[in-house]
Amino acid sequence: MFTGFMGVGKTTIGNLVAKKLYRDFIDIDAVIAAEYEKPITEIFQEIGEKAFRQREKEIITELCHKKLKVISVGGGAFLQQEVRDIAMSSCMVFYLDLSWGSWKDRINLIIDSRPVLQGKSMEDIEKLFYERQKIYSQHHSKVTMDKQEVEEIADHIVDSIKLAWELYD
Ligand SMILES: Nc1ncnc2c1ncn2[C@@H]1O[C@H](COP(=O)(O)OP(=O)(O)O)[C@@H](O)[C@H]1O
Ligand SMILES: O=C(O)C1=C[C@@H](OP(=O)(O)O)[C@@H](O)[C@H](O)C1
Ligand SMILES: [Mg+2]
Repeated sequence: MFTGFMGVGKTTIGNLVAKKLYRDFIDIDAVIAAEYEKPITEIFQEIGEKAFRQREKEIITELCHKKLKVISVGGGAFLQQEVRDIAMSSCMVFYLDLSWGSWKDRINLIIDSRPVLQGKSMEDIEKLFYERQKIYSQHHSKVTMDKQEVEEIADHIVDSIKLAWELYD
């Protein structure tokens, strides 16, 4: 499972790692968007963040137990203690970490599709970025995303998963 702040690349890396391991990829946001037949921004407007978090938790709880899947959660999923607990006990949790300096250059790529960021100043977003770091402290492996291409990062993660499988054999 991949966790970390919005825009760090969880969906991109999760998809790539799943392909490299010949496993199915599940993006929790995509599951929710498919269920409501709407993008996440509209779901937030319609049902509000609280109801979104509830559904997010239910779906993660249901899908976390499925074996042989690669899962990316939204960056707010780990706000919920129950999600952190279930993820840590059922999955191998990778925390994708990116510095604020690199992250802020990516804002234009994501602002339109991330309701949590909309209407906030860069100072507010920076504050949220640092506040959120503590929720990602529960993980099994931390991957630093700065100065690396996605292919390189995905290969590194695939190698560490294969090594963990060998160790558990
Ligand atoms: N390592 C990277 N370098 C540059 N851009 C990236 C990288 N990883 C992801 N992106 C881009 O950043 C945006 C957010 O990526 P995404 O995978 O959706 O992040 P998340 O799921 O963590 O929110 C996308 O436009 C994606 O193409
Ligand atoms: O951090 C958050 O609160 C959110 C992150 C988003 O996912 P990504 O982390 O994939 O952008 C998405 O779940 C929603 O917009 C809320
Ligand atoms: Mg994502």
